[in-house]
Amino acid sequence: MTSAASISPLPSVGFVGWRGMVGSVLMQRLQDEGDFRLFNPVFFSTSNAGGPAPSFAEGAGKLENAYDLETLAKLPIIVTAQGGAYTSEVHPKLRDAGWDGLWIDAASTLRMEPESIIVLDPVNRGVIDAGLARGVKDFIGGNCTVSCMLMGLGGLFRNGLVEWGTSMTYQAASGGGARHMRELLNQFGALHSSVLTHLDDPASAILEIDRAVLAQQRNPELDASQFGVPLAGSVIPWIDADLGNGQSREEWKAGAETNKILGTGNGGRIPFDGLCVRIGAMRSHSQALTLKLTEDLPVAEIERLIAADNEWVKVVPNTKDATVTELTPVAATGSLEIPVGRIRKLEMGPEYISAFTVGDQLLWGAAEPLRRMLLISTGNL
Ligand SMILES: NC(=O)C1=CN([C@@H]2O[C@H](COP(=O)(O)OP(=O)(O)OC[C@H]3O[C@@H](n4cnc5c(N)ncnc54)[C@H](OP(=O)(O)O)[C@@H]3O)[C@@H](O)[C@H]2O)C=CC1
Ligand SMILES: N[C@@H](CC(=O)OP(=O)(O)O)C(=O)O
Repeated sequence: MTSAASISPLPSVGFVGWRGMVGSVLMQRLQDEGDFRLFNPVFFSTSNAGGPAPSFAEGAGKLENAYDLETLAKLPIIVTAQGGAYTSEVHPKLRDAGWDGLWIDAASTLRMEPESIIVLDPVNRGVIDAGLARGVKDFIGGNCTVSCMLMGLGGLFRNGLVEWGTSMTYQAASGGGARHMRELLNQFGALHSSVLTHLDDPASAILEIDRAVLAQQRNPELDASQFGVPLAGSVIPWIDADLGNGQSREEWKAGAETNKILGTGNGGRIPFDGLCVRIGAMRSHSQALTLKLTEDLPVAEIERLIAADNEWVKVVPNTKDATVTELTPVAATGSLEIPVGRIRKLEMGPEYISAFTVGDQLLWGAAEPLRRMLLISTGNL
């Protein structure tokens, strides 16, 4: 049996939040890549301490109590996808008690702390390595939209070619969590059921179908408890908290986190802002970008720089056929590939370009940067 106290040449790694949506994707990636051979996993639970640890990690024993500071403090590395409330409750207590292990976290709570690093190693490996060397202990996954955008457009940002940018997002239901995904599907189902007989009759009037759908969307009985308003057949142009200045917290993160990941510092800050919109996709976020470049580059050179930045980005030719088949949430979901397309010069001038990118927000948007940070911190990447 492996427990926090057992002796082994491999580092022990505590996993909290492993059965949630982000945690499950992380566990799947660790299994797919055979990473569990690299450390001794110790699984924690906030709800089932003493229960059996997951069967995919051989001999992992029983679940430890995720609030037991003594057990947590024995571990050199803790990876959590449990959520911000857990981080706020446990992280300060562990640090106050003198724990100096590595904390790798999916939640946004610690992202903008001066002593934390937002991890996205294909983009900021240098920042991560320098942080490890100077003793930084908190490594936090970035906002899903920001991480997916930088994985796609890193080639322009990292070459100092972006003067400013704006993103208009199309964010999937999964960004809200598992219950939001279920609610979206139930809403689609309720809308469909309300017009089933009309749909079966090819002669039925489309405006009558439309009226019935709208009546169902406005029906107070339609379950919209997660999103607050219907999402199926609609969009919600506000994500996360209202900052009171007209901006949503999700929109604020775009500028704040992009610059922190890139390590632009005060002098080199890249203005980055836009509108964040929830749409009825399942788990891949899309975004339309307008970038003002620092110079007038040919489109072919822009595409080359984007494609050369990392092994996951894929430039999609700016044609109708390629776009509709390769540049959608349906095409991107379940893959680490980040397609980027619709790259063209805009009428505003030769330095203004458009781009559209899509990414699985549970992979590069959440689990994958954490998995890779765990490998980096254990000397395996
Ligand atoms: N959702 C997203 O797209 C993204 C989320 N994040 C961050 O990751 C963190 C976790 O998010 P997410 O994975 O969506 O959270 P979930 O709600 O899916 O899971 C969080 C915890 O809820 C508990 N839980 C209770 N009931 C269930 C159930 N039926 N099935 C599974 N788990 C259950 C589990 O804890 P226990 O086992 O202890 O009971 C689990 O670890 C948040 O901080 C979020 O901000 C970051 C990027 C993207
Ligand atoms: N806010 C994101 C999901 C998320 O969890 O983001 P963050 O990790 O920044 O709180 C969305 O709704 O799509």
